[in-house]
This record gives sequence, structure tokens and C-alpha cells, in this order.
Amino acid sequence: MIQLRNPVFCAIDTTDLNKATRLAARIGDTVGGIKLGLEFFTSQGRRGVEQVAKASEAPLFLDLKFHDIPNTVAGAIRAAVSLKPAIVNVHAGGGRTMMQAAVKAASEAAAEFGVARPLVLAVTVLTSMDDGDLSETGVVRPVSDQVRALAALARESGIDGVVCSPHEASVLRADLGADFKLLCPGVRPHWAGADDQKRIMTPTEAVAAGADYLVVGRPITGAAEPIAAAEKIVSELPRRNGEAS
Ligand SMILES: O=c1ccn([C@@H]2O[C@H](COP(=O)(O)O)[C@@H](O)[C@H]2O)c(=O)[nH]1
Repeated sequence: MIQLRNPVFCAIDTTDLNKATRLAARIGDTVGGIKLGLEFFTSQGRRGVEQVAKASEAPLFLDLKFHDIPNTVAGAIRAAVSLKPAIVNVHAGGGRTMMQAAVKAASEAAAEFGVARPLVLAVTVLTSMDDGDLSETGVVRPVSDQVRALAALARESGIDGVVCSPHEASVLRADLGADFKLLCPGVRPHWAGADDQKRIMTPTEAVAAGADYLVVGRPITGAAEPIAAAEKIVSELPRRNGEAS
């Protein structure tokens, strides 16, 4: 269980350590959490993550989307847990045994390091993909069917929730119940462009569809006034139980 002031995680996608640290320090009081992903981690590594996390009180989503054999993913999750993230993730396409190994490694590492176990989420189909993109990978059923199948497999494997687009949130909520976490990138306020995202909704629509957490990057980080952009997004969302006013 993670406590957030609101459901918005700001994706800080940059290779620049100072920029990431400054933004995390400033935006941590506005958004619910911050997200660091492959671009930042590949350039700045663990030390970079530690510095950014220290600059902000906000919970950290370490979005490294592990996709490898079970033993390798377990080792990577173990290393990630020592950075005290609130959320980590793997690709559901890695399969049942890999997802089970990830959850087990997260529990064991949390106990060993004396930290809270992060939520372990599974990425279903990337929000940058539509039916045509998916079929080019050899998966010929519609994105929505593939997301449902991967989410069901993730839940059976002990995973806490999935990364999906807001388009699939309502059906996954109906399929998998209230406790299964739905984290949605592909979120765009009406005043922002889609960029490379293909399955998008506005923040308000995404929450109404059943998303627990929203990930918003460029509409905030690319704005002339990132804090004002984040405030605008957050202020339009309904307040939910336990969220700060
Ligand atoms: O399916 C997915 C999984 C992860 N992401 C990540 O979320 C952010 C979105 O950034 P925007 O700038 O708001 O598009 C980014 O870090 C992705 O790596 C995703 O978009 N879709």
C-alpha cells in the first residue's frame, strides 16, 4: 500500500542529473510521485537515482521494465529494491515463471534490506502501440484482448497490478477487481499533444475509467512552467479517499 497525495507520477525522462534533481525537488510537493526510467537510469545509474530520490519526499516509481529470464530478473529486482522505490516493474511478456520470480525477489529483498516491499507491476502492451503495431510483432488479436490476457496472467503470477493504457482500465477493473492496481501512462490533458503515444485519454477520463495511478511526462516536463502544468493537471482530478488536499 502506498500513500500518495494524488495519483499523478511525473515521468522525469532526461539524461541530465542536475535537471532531474532540480525538477524532483520542485515538483515533489505537487504530484503524487516521481518516475525515473530507462533514459535516466542508463545515463546516471544507481547514484543518480539516489540523488534524485533524496531531493524529493515523493514516492519513487523505478520504471526499468525488466524483461529477461527469471534468474536475471530476480537479481535485477533485488538490486532495485535496495533503492527503496515504491513501485518497480517487469514485462508481463516475460511469462509466469519470470513474474513469480520477480515478486518473490521483491519480498525477500525487502525483508533483507529492511525496507517496504515495492509494488511489483507488469507492463502489458506499451501505450505507444496500436493494433497494427502489435500485429507486426506476431500478435494478431486486438490490443485490448492481449492486455486482458497478460493482465490475467500477471494476477495469477502474484503481481500487484499492471501498466496499461487508460483505454483498458475499465475492462481490467471489471475483470480483476478493486485491489489489482492499474497504472496508466498514455495520459494527455486536452491542451497537450500525443507525441508518440497512441492509446491516450485525459487525466480525468483515465481516473474515471478506473486508473489508480497516472504517469505524465512531457506535458509537464516540456511545459514552459512545469510546476504550473502539474498543478493544472492535478487540480482537475477528483480527490479520492486518503489523498491530501
Ligand atoms: O506502456 C507504457 C509504459 C511506460 N511508459 C512510460 O511512461 C512515460 C510516459 O511519458 P510521456 O512523456 O507522458 O509520454 C515514459 O517515461 C514511458 O517510458 C509509457 O509511456 N507507456
